[in-house]
Amino acid sequence: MVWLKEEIASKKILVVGAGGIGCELLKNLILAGFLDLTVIDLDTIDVSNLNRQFLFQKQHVGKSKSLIAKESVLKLTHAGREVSIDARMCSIFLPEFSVPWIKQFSIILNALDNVSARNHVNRLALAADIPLVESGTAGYSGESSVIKKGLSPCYECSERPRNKTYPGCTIRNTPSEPIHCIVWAKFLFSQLFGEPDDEQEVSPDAADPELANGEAAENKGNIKRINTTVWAEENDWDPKILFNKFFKEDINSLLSMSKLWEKEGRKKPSALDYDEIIGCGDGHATGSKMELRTLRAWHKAVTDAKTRRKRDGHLSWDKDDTDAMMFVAAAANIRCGIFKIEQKTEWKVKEMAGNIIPAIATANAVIAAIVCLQAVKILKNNIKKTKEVSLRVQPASHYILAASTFAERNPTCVVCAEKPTVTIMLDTKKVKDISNIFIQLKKFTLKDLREKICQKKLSMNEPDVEKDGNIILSSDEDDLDEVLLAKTLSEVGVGHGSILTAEDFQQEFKLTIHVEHVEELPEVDGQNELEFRISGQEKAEATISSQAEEVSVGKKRALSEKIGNEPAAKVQKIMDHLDLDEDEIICTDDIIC
Ligand SMILES: Nc1ncnc2c1ncn2[C@@H]1O[C@H](COP(=O)(O)OP(=O)(O)OP(=O)(O)O)[C@@H](O)[C@H]1O
Ligand SMILES: [Zn+2]
Repeated sequence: MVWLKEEIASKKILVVGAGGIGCELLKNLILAGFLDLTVIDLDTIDVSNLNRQFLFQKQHVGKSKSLIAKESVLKLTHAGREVSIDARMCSIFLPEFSVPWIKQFSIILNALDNVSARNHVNRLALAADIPLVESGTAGYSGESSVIKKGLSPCYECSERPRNKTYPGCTIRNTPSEPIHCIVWAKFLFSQLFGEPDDEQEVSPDAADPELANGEAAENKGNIKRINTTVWAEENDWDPKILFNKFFKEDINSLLSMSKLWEKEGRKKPSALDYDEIIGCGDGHATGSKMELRTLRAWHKAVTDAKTRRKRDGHLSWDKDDTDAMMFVAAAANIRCGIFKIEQKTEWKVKEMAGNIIPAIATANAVIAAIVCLQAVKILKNNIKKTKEVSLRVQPASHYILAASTFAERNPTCVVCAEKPTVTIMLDTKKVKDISNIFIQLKKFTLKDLREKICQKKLSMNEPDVEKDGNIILSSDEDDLDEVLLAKTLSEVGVGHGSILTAEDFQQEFKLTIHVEHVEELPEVDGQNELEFRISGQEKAEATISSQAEEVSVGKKRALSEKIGNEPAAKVQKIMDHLDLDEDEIICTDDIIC
């Protein structure tokens, strides 16, 4: 195996991310004999990383993850070994990380924590035709797979869950679970103290499809249209004025939309009044203990956030920002009370608002080990034999590794199909503006095409869009002026039947977009709030858990083995639980050899 040692020592490896998996991985790579690594991470070390990112210690808090990871890993190398680690503190999205730059590497190893960056690296790796090892963990679960152009599905062949979203009218009009109030409170924080975002409206939605024909129109005459951000600033973020607007006037508006409250089992909200809770200055508070407590929390949270907003400018919501969290907890709990929904502790609100799944060091270590083994297997020219590996914990803390050979590629994948194509259905002339209390008619602009379709939905970084050989949207910043971006699609000649070519030069990614003009989009889940729908992007569902499920329960391609030496009865119990047959059990060598 001397040749393999030489292969390992001579190949350049790119590691993207130096967090939970990244730290473990860098350590593994160095100990396995890799000598030429590049590591990119944009972040600094947080105290909360120290429980599982063992290359970092207390004195490193606030310093660059990639640079400290390099420093710590170099201490593990044997004397006399010439190890080169190029550590960069920046985002993989930077234009310098182009396809030609990526081509210098033999393998790319992702150790990221977000879908956008993973999509971006997926495209770079496909365009450069370099094998990519993808990995991720969520609590005790994890997975790793190898992506190779033409051979395996790409990362975007299957749907990856982005943050769960909720229908706007549930959030704005008819919350029924704590999470609905928490999402509303996060939106409210952004509306009051952050950059205004018209997709994060909080006021009652008169365009709710549940409202009967005339009701929304009747209501719109009665409710003054307000830009929440400007209004809050004009009122100097007065906690009492804000309270009465969001928890009294808006709730009364909702109550006036009588159709909403006819649905069986739905509880009507009850509006609150600031003075009534706190007592009108005569010391006789009339609110319940709970109302008084949440109102005081609201008062403090608004005052603290206001001070920050005045000092630092627009704030952005962050689960680790105490002021932001206290605001969200207070606002969410007041709204829960109004809608008779169970209130949550501040800690629980933080967990739900921040979408926090505890990160487990062991899961990261197992997955990082698999990633390293996948890399070795690729260098052994055994890429076709690499497996998709899932890690799960099943009853009573037994770790299960399930592995399967490459799944089928998705022929309609927007990224790795022969000719990536999508159809976009939208009203090219006018669409319903769901962002305001009026049912307004708004045009779909080039800015929407750039930000909502090309960047958000199609994961492009700097898109150029052409129609009939003419550029209608350029990635060049000098060409991106507000006047051009405000033009509607019809103004630049895009209508029913138009064929556009969208291209991202950094990703070397090109996509054909067919435009279909529709006046009314088909409903999904009884909701019709979308401004556009993209088809031709049908993806297989894949989440960490559902993928694991597919491996074990689904087709007979699943192979697994329990780690450790548990008695046969226990193994059988696990197999039963996972619905695995005996012929689906193999030894871990099958995963790694
Ligand atoms: N675009 C990007 N470019 C480079 N590195 C990135 C990019 N996006 C995310 N990362 C890095 O990927 C790493 C992922 O690691 P991990 O999932 O352990 O997250 P974390 O931020 O360290 O922990 P947590 O989110 O649990 O607090 C992070 O260090 C993060 O900075
Ligand atoms: Zn694909």
